[in-house]
Amino acid sequence: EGISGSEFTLDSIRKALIRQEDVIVFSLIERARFPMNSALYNPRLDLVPGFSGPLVDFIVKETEAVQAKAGRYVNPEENPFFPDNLPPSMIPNHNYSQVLHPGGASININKAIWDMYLNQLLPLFVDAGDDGNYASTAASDLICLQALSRRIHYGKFVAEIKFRDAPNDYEPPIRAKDTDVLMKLLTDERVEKMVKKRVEKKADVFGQDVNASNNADIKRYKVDPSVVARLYDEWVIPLTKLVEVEYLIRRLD
Ligand SMILES: C=C(O[C@@H]1C=C(C(=O)O)C=C[C@H]1O)C(=O)O
Repeated sequence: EGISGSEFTLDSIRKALIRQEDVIVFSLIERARFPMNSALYNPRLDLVPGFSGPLVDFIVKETEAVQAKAGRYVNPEENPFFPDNLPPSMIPNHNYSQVLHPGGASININKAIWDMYLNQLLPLFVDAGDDGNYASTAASDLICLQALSRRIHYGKFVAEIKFRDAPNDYEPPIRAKDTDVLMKLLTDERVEKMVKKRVEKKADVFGQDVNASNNADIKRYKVDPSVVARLYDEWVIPLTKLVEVEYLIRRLD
């Protein structure tokens, strides 16, 4: 994974997206070990003295602060969920290859990803209930959120390579700020179909209970494969394409 100048092709970017599917499926499987634990997300409980907001906000903010100090957000592939007041990196800067247009740095749709994950996706694949393991559950949520965020914001790299491969096609709708035409240009329905099929299959393979005996005729999934297909169909692919459009519209600034 990671983007280096010589490896920057649509093919290599798509390979990175395929690899990230594994991370997303496994992170959901890990989160499914815990029940809903809704107290974690309750904005009125004030579980941490001196911090107002849900416990999950506290854990994610503090974790992001540590990771920011260690240079996480210097990487153009990473976007924080709480970008305000993040501490600067304290370590010597790694020289990330700067393939993106500078305007791309300002695109961060993590608020939409956060809302989708907590309000729509979580209830689809975790059991109801409360086992009190809030810190572990939140750590698990953050792994899911970061994996989804990285995948969706990869749309910046996808858009950059599509622009470079066909600048004459993209320049007129960019200048006209025609987002509908841009959306049509960047869409590849054949690829989308394959992505959805593949992630459903991955959830099937990675998430089934493995039995030593070979008469396991009833399949029990840790995360329902149809939920993963729906996650991609309704949210991951549309949000990736939204990032692509947002990136392209700024590409000639
Ligand atoms: C990411 C791409 O752009 C679009 C989004 C896709 C996705 O999110 O999986 C797939 C195909 C395209 O419609 C791509 O072309 O690979």
